[in-house]
Amino acid sequence: MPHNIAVLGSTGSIGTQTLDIISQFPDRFRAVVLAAGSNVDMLIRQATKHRPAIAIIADERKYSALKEALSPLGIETACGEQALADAMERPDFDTVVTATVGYSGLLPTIRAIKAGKQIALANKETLVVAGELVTRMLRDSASEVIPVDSEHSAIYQCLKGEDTATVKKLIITASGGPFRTWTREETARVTAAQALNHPRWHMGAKITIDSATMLNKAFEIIEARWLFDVAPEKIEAVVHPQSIVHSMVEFVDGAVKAQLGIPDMHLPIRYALGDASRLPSEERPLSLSDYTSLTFEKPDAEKFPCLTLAPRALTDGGNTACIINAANEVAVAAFLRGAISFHGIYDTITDALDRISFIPTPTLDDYVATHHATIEYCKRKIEQ
Ligand SMILES: NC(=O)C1=CN([C@@H]2O[C@H](COP(=O)(O)OP(=O)(O)OC[C@H]3O[C@@H](n4cnc5c(N)ncnc54)[C@H](OP(=O)(O)O)[C@@H]3O)[C@@H](O)[C@H]2O)C=CC1
Ligand SMILES: CC(=O)[C@@H](O)[C@H](O)COP(=O)(O)O
Ligand SMILES: [Mn+2]
Repeated sequence: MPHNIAVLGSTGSIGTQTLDIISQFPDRFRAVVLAAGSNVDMLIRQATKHRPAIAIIADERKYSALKEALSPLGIETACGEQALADAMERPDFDTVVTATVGYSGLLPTIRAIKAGKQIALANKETLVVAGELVTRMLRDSASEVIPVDSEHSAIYQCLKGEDTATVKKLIITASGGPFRTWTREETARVTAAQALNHPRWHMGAKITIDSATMLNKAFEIIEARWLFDVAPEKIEAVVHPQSIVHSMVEFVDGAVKAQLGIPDMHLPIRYALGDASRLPSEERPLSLSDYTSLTFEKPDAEKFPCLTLAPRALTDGGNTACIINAANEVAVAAFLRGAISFHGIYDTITDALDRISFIPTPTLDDYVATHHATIEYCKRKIEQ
């Protein structure tokens, strides 16, 4: 029996690579739910090829095109963010790949947890926004999360078979992004095109900008804190420009385990879809002799102040990281359209942290309200 899978964000970077894996193992995997934001043409092509039970488009303006194309094929269609979240309760799939971008991943993931689905988690923002709540819900659910984010997949692989009480430190590697060797003064004037030019990974625009500011690494520290239930002071980032060592775990006896591989997301996606098992790969293998050196350096929080937002979010707790995420979503979109500078991204986030009310023990409704209040505040501020 194939493993039935829902792919949320099927038209994106992780979503399309997930469908590659599903195509490579037709006896093992079947795409039952495909969901996208607004790229209706690609969603129609994907549904025509994969024949899911249902295809969902969040953008309601694109619904008639979707329905017209897929109804003759007997494929159910739906639209809107509510329909996408409701689909998480369908009984015809067991695993969901959460590959939408930003806050949009939170509510469908919560519904999937309530429905006891297996979760291949790419959408790190789910744990950034509401990590404490989501991990609490996971404890009372049949759901299990297998990380897709490359660093967290590496740590998950290193921890397999280990006693978590023996973990001394999680060491998350960072490429350093396109501006690793630039001065703070030089990064003041960077363009969106320069920031989108990631040296190692081909990813969606939002995470690529997060890598350039290194907020991606701050998010990954927060993600690791909740995924692995490790105290924040035991999680550190190290810059490794080659992106071959995907992360490491140091144990109390001094041993350090690492997972290595070429920078290609097919591996962590395949590992998560296969329930943490080793399925054969079609990518080129890692050949260490191709690399004259693998280097490591300390991250520079003066050059990349977004790195300071991880300790701030984890020390202050409550809705702090939710505010950071929402402000960043507005700021990244504004930077991409040329409305603010690269440094303006960090400034937008810290301004929102000063202005939006702190809630020490937020409920789900509080997170939702914080997200929308921050989005509104930052949009107004940038438009002024
Ligand atoms: N790309 C990578 O290598 C990695 C990504 N991640 C994480 O994975 C997630 C996805 O990243 P990535 O694939 O790069 O992003 P992309 O921008 O490439 O893709 C985003 C996907 O989400 C869909 N989408 C956007 N908004 C909504 C919405 N409101 N409702 C439903 N679907 C929506 C898009 O649809 P459409 O295009 O049709 O509008 C698209 O399918 C992010 O959280 C990112 O941090 C983590 C590690 C690595
Ligand atoms: C592929 C992946 O997991 C990304 O999150 C990647 O880590 C981004 O690169 P940075 O290390 O530059 O943030
Ligand atoms: Mn990552």
